Amino acid sequence: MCFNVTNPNSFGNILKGNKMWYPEVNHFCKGLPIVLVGCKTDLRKDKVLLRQLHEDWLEPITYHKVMQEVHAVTYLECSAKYQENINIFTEASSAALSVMQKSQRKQKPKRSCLLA
Ligand SMILES: Nc1nc2c(ncn2[C@@H]2O[C@H](COP(=O)(O)OP(=O)(O)OP(=O)(O)O)[C@@H](O)[C@H]2O)c(=O)[nH]1
Repeated sequence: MCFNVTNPNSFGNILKGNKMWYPEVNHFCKGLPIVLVGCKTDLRKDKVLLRQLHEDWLEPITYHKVMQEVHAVTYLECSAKYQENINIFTEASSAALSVMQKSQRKQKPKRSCLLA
């Protein structure tokens, strides 16, 4: 799951998801690794964007706020523009693939139907 650290609506959707669908996903897919990624970290220093946010009494989402408000997730941050920490997407994909492969190995082979 990703959100934009300078977009409070984007973070709001993560908070809603954390309460609404995460318990259900966790119930049906126990052990599914959830990795939360805060994107566009470079924009935390963008003066124009900061001014726009301040006009609406808002500010960028800090690392600390995410850790306080979103529980039970691995949280990482990156900036695609400056290629900072972007290897997290490769790591997240590998984690997801490994869980999928494990669950496929557990599934019984399907019986095929014979027509005579
Ligand atoms: N400054 C900055 N811009 C970025 C970064 N990643 C993507 N963008 C720019 O953000 C714009 C929208 O990018 P998308 O990745 O499509 O983002 P989105 O999820 O559709 O939109 P947001 O909700 O704004 O994040 C494009 O112009 C990208 O070039 C980043 O790390 N830093």
